[in-house]
Amino acid sequence: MKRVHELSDRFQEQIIDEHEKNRRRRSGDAGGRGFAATDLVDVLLQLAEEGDGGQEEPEARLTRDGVKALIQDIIGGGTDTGAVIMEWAMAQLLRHPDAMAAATAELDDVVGRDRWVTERDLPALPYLDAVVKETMRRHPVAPILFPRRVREDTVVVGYDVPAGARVLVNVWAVARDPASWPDAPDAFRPERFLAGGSAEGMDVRGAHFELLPFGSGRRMCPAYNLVIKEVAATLASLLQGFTWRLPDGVAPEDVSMEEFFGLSLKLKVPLVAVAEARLPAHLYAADD
Ligand code: HEM
Repeated sequence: MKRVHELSDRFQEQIIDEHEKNRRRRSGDAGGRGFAATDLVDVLLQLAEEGDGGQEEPEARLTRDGVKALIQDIIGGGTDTGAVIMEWAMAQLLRHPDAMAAATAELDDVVGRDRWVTERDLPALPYLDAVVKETMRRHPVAPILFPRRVREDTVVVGYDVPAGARVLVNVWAVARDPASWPDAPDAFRPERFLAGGSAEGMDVRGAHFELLPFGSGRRMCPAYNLVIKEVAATLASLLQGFTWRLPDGVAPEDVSMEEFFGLSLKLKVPLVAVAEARLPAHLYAADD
């Protein structure tokens, strides 16, 4: 653990050094007229420098260690979460050919096959949105939210919770609780989120406590807006661009849904699928 920490610390120092060098060079090029931040690390370093002016409370000041902690948070939070949720979505769609067909048909109707789907098409793709929500419900990447400490004695649904208690919220269990999800909570049914479905209007942005894949409140995932679009846009491209099938001899019900709980909740057995192009060949040519 100590060695991993040293390695990651060295990596973060290197990122900060590179940015500082670039900063000095670019502000020199601008003849001292200031420096335009081009990425998040630039912004954090700028905030740390401004904090040095001494106007802020010492504990609110961003230090070099604080910048490193934020970089670590973003790398930690953003590294495999998107890939994990994509793998769950594809596994569920391959297990449920009707859902795969419905999502693909929606893409064909709304976008067609003469161009790639883009982020701008997403609001017109309710079934795809429902697939993303249903995947996040069944497979929350972080099944237990970050621990909370209770600030004052309180009572929650008849249970006394004393001040100072550490509370863990199991969003995995909440999202399968038959009391909130009467319509087959263990089944993969994107339709429940569509107009007229039992979960119509329910969202994943922390306002509906039955479904909290990004947590809720001040410590909820700061990247949720980015992630929802990223997952939907990537899934849309995969479904529009390719026909997916399981390897020969593998039936939908053979796809293992066994979970592995490490830093995130992943598929225990990696998904293997076969892709065949379904759009005109020129659309796959790389843009220069
Ligand atoms: C499928 C994708 C993702 C899911 C499901 C997810 C989910 C979560 C959850 C449940 C939390 C804890 C919230 C709480 O306890 O209330 C969290 C925290 C966090 N996430 Fe994400 N996340 C995802 C992707 C990302 C990405 C891409 C980034 C960064 C680019 C990110 C950055 C963070 C950070 C920095 C925190 C800590 C926030 C804090 O402590 O205040 N996450 N995320």
